[in-house]
Amino acid sequence: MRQQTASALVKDYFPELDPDRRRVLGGLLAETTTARHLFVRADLAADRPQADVFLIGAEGVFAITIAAEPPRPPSLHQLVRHAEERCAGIRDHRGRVLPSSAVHFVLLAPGPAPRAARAAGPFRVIAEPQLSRLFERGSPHLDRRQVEAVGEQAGKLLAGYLPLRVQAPGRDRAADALLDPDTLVAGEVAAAQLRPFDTWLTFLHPHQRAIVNRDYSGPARISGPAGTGKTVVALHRLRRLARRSTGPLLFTTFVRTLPAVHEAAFRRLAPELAERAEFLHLHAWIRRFLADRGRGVDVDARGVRTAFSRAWGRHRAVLEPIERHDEYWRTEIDRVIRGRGFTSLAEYSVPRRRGRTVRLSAEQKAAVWRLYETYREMLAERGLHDYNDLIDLALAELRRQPLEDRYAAVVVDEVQDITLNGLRLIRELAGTGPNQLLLVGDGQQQVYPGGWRLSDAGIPIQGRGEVLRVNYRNRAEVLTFAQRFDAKNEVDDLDGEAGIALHDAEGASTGGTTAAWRGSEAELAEELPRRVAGLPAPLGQTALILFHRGDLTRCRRILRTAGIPCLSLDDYSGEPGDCLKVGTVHRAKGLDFQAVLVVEFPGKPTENGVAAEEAPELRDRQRLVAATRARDYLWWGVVEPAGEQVPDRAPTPPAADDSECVHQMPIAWCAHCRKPPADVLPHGYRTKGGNAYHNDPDCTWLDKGQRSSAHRGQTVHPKERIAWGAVTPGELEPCEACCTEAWLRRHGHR
Ligand SMILES: Nc1ncnc2c1ncn2[C@@H]1O[C@H](COP(=O)(O)OP(=O)(O)OP(=O)(O)O)[C@@H](O)[C@H]1O
Repeated sequence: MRQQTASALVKDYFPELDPDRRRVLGGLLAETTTARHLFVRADLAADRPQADVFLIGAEGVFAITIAAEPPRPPSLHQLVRHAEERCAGIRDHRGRVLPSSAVHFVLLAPGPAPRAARAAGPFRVIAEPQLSRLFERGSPHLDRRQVEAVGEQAGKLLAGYLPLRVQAPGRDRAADALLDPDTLVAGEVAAAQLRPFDTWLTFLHPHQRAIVNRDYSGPARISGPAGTGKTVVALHRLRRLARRSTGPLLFTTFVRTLPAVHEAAFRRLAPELAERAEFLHLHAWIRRFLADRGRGVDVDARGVRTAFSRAWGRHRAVLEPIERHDEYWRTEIDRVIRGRGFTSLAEYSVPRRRGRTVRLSAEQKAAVWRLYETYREMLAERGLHDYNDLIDLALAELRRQPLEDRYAAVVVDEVQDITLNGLRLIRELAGTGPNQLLLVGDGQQQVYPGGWRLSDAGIPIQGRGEVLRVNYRNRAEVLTFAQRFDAKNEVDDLDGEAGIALHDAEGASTGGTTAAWRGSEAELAEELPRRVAGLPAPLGQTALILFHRGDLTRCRRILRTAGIPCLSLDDYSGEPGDCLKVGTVHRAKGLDFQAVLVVEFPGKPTENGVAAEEAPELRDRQRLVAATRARDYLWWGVVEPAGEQVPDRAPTPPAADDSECVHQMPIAWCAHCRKPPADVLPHGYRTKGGNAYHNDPDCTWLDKGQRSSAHRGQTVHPKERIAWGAVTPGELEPCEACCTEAWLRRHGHR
C-alpha cells in the first residue's frame, strides 16, 4: 500500500524520469516514515552535479545519488562540495554544528547488482534490492529532536529540493519505535533523549568541528582531559582527509585492543572509506612492515622474560634493597633506558628520569645499567628480540628505506603511553608534512611510567596544539567522582607545557549515578553479583575494570560462580553483545561504557621501596582512567585487607609493555595463601628457565614432593602447573596470551 502510494507520487512529480530511477526513488520514499525527512531535487530528470536526494533520519544525513555509476571528477567534486556546503551550518537543538564532513554519500544503484561497487569514491554503494540497508547503521545516531531540528533547517537550506513524504495509513512502529515520544513512556523518552550515544557521528561542538576542518602545515596534537572527544575528532578528521586524498590512512595506538573498536566506529562513520583506513596497534604494524621487508621478527615473550630473570638473578643483591620487585627494574629498562633510546650509561646518567618521581644516585644508575647489559647479553645469547628491539629495527629500516606507499594521514591515539623511540618511529613513518600526522592524547591518563616531550622525538607542533575541554562522556555525578583522582602534580600537555586537568573540564550533561562500597573479599563474592543484577544498564554495555591481572582472576571466579557471562576486554571489538566486559585498566583505556564497575584491591601500607613511593601517583592516574570510562553509572568497590589470612600486596608498576605476553606467569591462584602468583615474585617463587616455582614452605599449593623438586630447581612448564597442587580445574583461568580454551579442553580442564 505504502509502496503503491509512493510510486504514484513519484510518477506525479517526476513524469520525465527514467523508469529505473523512478522505481528506486519510489522504494526510497516508501521507506520514509514520519521519523525521516526526504528532499528530492526538483529537476531530477536533468543531469546535474548535485545529490538527487537528501535523507535525514535517526541514522544520519545522507546525500543520495540514484544512478548505475558514480559521477566522475570534476562532477564528483562539485557534487560533494555542493552537499557539504548546503548542510554546513545546520545545528542541533543544543547548538552543536553538523560538520560539513558529516554527510554520508550513497549511490543507490538500480537493478540487482551494482556495477559501480569499486572506485566509487566517497560513495557507499547500495543495490536496489538492498535498499533497507541504508537504514541499518546500528544504533541511531540522532534522537528525534535532532532529526526534527536538522529536517527543519534542511528544508530552508535546500533550495531547489522538494520535501516528499508518504503518509502511512497506520503508525510505522518499526521505524519510530526507538524514539517516538508517543510510543514510549515518558521516562523512556527522557532517557533516550539524554543518551544519544552516537550523536558524535553526526554532530560536533563548533570547537571540535573547527579542528576537524583545520589545515595544519605540519604535525598537530589534540590534548584534553578524558571524554572530551579527542578520538571522535580524530576519526572525523581521518574521514575528512580520506575524502580529500587518495593514499592509505593509518590509525594506530600502543593499546593492542583499541584499534578494532575504533575501526568499528569508523565503519559506522564512513563505511565507504573503511577499506582505505588501516587500524593497527603499533607493534602489529611493525611486525607487518618488517615481514614485508623480508625481516620477519617476532617476540618470544617467554624467552625474553627468562633472559631478564637470569639477568635479575645476577644483580638482585644490589638492586633489591632499592626496590625488591624485579618488575620495577624491568619497566626501568623497557620504558626509560630502551624507551628513550639511551645507548650508554653517560646518556642514562644525565637527564632526569621523566615519568619517574624517585631519583636514583649515580651509583644506583650504574647498577641498573649493569643489569641492562646482562639482560642484553642474555637476549643475544639466545638470538631473541624484545618489543623495544622491534621498534629499533623498524626505525632503522625506515631510515634506510622510507615507505614506498606513503600514508595520506596517520593518527596516533593514546599517544601518552608510546615510548619516545616509538614516537621517533611514528615520525619516520608518517612524515611531518601538512596534515600528515595527528597525535592524540592526555598526559593525565598515562598508565605507564617514562615521559617525553614531542619535541624530543623531532615532532614540532608549535601553533598546532589543540585542547578540548568539554567532557561529553561522563554524566555530572560520574565526572565529579572521577575528579577526586585528579593529578596532584601538574598535567603535561605532551610537549612540556602545562596541560588541562580533569577538574578543568566542563561537563556537558547532568545526572548520572555513582556508588561506593567497601568490604572483605568474602563479601565481594556476594556484593559483585548483586551489583551486576541491579545494574541500570544492559550487561553488554557494562564493564568491570580492575588494576592487576591477578585481580581479574579473583573477580572472574566470582562472576563464573554467579553464572554471569563475561567477555575479556582483550576480545572486545566494540560490539556490545550480551556479556559483561572484564579487563584491566590498561585494556579499558580509550573505551567507554554506559555502566562501569571498578574493584580495587588496595596495596599493603607497610611496603617500601621506590615502586611503592611512585605507585600512588601512577595508581591515581589509573583510577582516573577507570572512573572516566563510565558514561552514566559508576560503582566503585574497595576490598579491604582481611587481617593476616589474606596478605595484601604492594602496588607494583604494570607490565612494561602493554602488548607483552605474560603467559609464563602461573595461571591459577594459590589456593592456600590466595596470592596471585605473579604478584609474589620473587619472594615466594624461584625462577628457572622462565618458570616460576612457589616454594614458600608454609604454602600447601605444591605438595611436599613437588616443593622439593622446585627447590632442586627442576624445570616445569607453566602449563603443567595448573594440574598440580590444591588448585582444582574449576578454578583455572586460561592465560590470556596462549592458554586457549581449546588447550584447556584438550588437557581436561574444561
Ligand atoms: N560532539 C559530541 N556530541 C556528543 N557526544 C560526543 C561528542 N564528542 C564526544 N562525544 C562523546 O564523548 C565520548 C568520548 O569521546 P572520545 O572517546 O573521543 O573522548 P576522548 O577525549 O578521546 O576520551 P579519553 O581520553 O577518555 O579516551 C564519545 O564516546 C561520545 O559518546
